[in-house]
Amino acid sequence: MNTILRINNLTKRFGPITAVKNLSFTIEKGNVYGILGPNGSGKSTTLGVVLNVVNKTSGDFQWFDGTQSTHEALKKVGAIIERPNFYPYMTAAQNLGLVCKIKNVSPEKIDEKLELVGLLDRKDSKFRTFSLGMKQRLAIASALLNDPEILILDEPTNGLDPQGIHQIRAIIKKIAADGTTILLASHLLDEVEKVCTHVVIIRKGEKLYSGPVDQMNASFGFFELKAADQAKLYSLLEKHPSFGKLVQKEDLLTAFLNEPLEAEALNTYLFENGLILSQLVKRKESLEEQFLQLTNQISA
Ligand SMILES: Nc1ncnc2c1ncn2[C@@H]1O[C@H](COP(=O)(O)OP(=O)(O)OP(=O)(O)O)[C@@H](O)[C@H]1O
Repeated sequence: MNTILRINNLTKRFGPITAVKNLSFTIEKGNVYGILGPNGSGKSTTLGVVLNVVNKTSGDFQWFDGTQSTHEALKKVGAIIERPNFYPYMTAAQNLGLVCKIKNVSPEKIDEKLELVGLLDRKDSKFRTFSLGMKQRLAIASALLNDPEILILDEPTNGLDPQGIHQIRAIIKKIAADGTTILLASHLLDEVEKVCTHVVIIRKGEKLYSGPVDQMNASFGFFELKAADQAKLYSLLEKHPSFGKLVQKEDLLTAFLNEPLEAEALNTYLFENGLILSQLVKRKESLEEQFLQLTNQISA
């Protein structure tokens, strides 16, 4: 069984606010998933529901093959959804020792996990002496003590400096490379692009896209075109099977492709139909432009 989590038509309302609306997606073993969306889009609420700390309004979710109770299944899930909180006067190793007792895990795991997050040489330092990045890395080590099937992180790099961000992202990739499935919530496209293999994009609690990160960027691009006879240009492109949406803004026509087409072929087609272009540029949207278009923050 390769399915780790299946969410079906999940809805969560807080009074008049619908934080999560009819959300469905599936998490398969071995991938790194990002739930990507602007602030307030329902990411934390979704994680809270599947981790049993927020009650759903409707819909359902199923961990693993669905044969265990959520409570049992969550023993195989490592999650950090709040700011890391340990005893400040205890050392990193002592804090993890306590977690081992609570989770009923052998303390032998402590050094292995501290090594993984680059804190083995600081195992005897008190938690209160740690930087925010180190605290976050200790939280990751703690969540991994029982070798969970999946690690869940909510905005794992929030508040960190560039070096701290880099360290956390490198650790996430290392954990994923060791075979642990990862689900992280982030409002940073760049983070999802760098770390995740799959993405679920949400806005106002609704899913806009889900699938592999590289397929999100698999659009065929678009042409920016100008010609003296704009009306003729528009009508020739309308008739051409390779084009989808056409957007005319002042004298610039942006023509989006729905299949591959080279600039040379387009130029030949227009010329043979009696149209001379004064501008022809072929471009491809960056992932960021696609994300902003999807979340409607710029007009297409
Ligand atoms: N306990 C709550 N009571 C009332 N409304 C809530 C509660 N928790 C979340 N919300 C609302 O639900 C919506 C989604 O919030 P949520 O925290 O899930 O979004 P998010 O995508 O994680 O955003 P952020 O990155 O800012 O945390 C927001 O409108 C928020 O105000």
